Amino acid sequence: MTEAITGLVLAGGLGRRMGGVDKGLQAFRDEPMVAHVIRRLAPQVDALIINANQNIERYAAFGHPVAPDAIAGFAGPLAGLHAGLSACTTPLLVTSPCDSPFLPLDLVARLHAALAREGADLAVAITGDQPHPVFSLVRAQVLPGLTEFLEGGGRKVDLWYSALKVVEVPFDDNPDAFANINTLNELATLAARPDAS
Ligand SMILES: Nc1nc2c(ncn2[C@@H]2O[C@H](COP(=O)(O)OP(=O)(O)OP(=O)(O)O)[C@@H](O)[C@H]2O)c(=O)[nH]1
Ligand SMILES: [Mg+2]
Repeated sequence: MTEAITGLVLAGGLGRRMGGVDKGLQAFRDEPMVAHVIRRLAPQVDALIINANQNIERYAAFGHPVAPDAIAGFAGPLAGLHAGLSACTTPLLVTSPCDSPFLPLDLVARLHAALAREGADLAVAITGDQPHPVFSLVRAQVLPGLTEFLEGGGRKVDLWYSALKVVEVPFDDNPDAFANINTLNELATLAARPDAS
């Protein structure tokens, strides 16, 4: 039997570049951005969790458990991963940010194949030489190490990776899938992009 995988939608940030809005709930082509992410990620996983720190009830209305950060102070995406792993009951967890509405439909299959092949702790998507650490598949057993790292004041993903066996998984055939929306301008431009599906 293959190992079960939980999907974690990272929606716990402050959205400062968008003017301090809750990015996941911003409308993109008539739907909140997070709805696009859920629609593309849910079929790839066995369970879903949403990490959010504001508007918890609005996120809960999507029908999945909502896990707020346990590490205080908006400590970044790793705090979201920590919250997700703490709530996760499967041996594997895969993350996607709430603001990438075109995430690959084969994201999980490709990350999982590489993780299994390499016996890695974490598989991360890359395009060109750019890693996308918010698109990662991790073994749930990394949680104690991550907790220790965060409690010791660690915040940088690269530094945390140095303690893990990491495999990078190229998606150079589909780089547009990782388009990430940080500003209202990007929200409008990408919504109107004719090639984006
Ligand atoms: N749980 C949690 N998630 C975060 C935090 N900061 C960022 N994220 C998430 O990490 C992903 C990438 O972050 P950014 O694109 O920088 O989003 P952001 O921090 O909300 O936006 P900016 O304030 O403009 O940087 C997004 O999915 C965010 O929701 C945080 O402090 N806690
Ligand atoms: Mg940020």
